[in-house]
Amino acid sequence: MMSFDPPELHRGQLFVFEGIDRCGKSTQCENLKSSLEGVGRTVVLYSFPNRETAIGSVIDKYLKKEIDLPDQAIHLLFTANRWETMKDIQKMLLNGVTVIMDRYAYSGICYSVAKGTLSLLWCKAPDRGIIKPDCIFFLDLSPLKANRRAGYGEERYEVIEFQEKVRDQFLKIKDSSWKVINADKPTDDIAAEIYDHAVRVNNRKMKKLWIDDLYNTCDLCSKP
Ligand SMILES: Nc1ncnc2c1ncn2[C@@H]1O[C@H](COP(=O)(O)OP(=O)(O)O)[C@@H](O)[C@H]1O
Ligand SMILES: Cc1cn([C@H]2C[C@H](O)[C@@H](COP(=O)(O)OP(=O)(O)O)O2)c(=O)[nH]c1=O
Repeated sequence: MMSFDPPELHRGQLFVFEGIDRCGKSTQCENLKSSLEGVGRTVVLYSFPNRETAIGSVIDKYLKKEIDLPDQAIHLLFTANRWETMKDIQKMLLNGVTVIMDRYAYSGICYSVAKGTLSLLWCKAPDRGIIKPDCIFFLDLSPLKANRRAGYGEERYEVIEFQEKVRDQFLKIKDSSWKVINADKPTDDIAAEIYDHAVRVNNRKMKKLWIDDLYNTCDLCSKP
């Protein structure tokens, strides 16, 4: 039978994983990718920050404490690092590819706001208009337990007290659309819970993040 659905409704879905450092995001991104590939989907995984780009290399130096930057400047670089990939991601989604993101704009605002120098409103503004995820998995784990897993390295934010503040921010900004996962469980149990939820996420019109529904069409170049 002929379908009259707009092509957007046959697009791939955008799944986002969020949480503090070491909560298990990368592990679960890979698990979901292979499970979805196992049922025939084409899946691409992105991680933010993407340290491979010119902007990403500055972020990498900042995280490794090789350079210092004002809080505003590094925040805007993390955002620019997402914007520089957005057209590619939009194209993939419209071509039916499922996209999984290891961190997204929610990390952007929670890590910056946790510093105590920037407001939530200020931090949200530059990410306004990037593609809205179809599903956000928040892997919730206490920083103490995360630290016990593999131990933090030397990077800038890998400090338990700071991670507590980041987690508090995540808990503050999450809404009922987020799927909160208790990340203090065996990896396979978490993977099963995520997969069960992921396959039940419905396809909708592609939208922009943090823009009123009334004006929301996902042409990345058009206003508002
Ligand atoms: N559910 C889990 N239970 C115990 N250890 C885990 C679990 N998930 C991941 N790990 C381990 O914790 C460490 C951090 O996991 P990773 O997926 O890299 O986290 P993130 O991407 O959030 O930093 C790794 O050594 C990983 O093998
Ligand atoms: C994407 C993003 C990450 N971050 C932080 C979170 C991490 O501490 C750090 C590096 O991210 P990442 O490489 O994902 O760290 P991990 O694998 O330990 O979770 O950058 C921001 O501060 N803002 C952002 O927009």
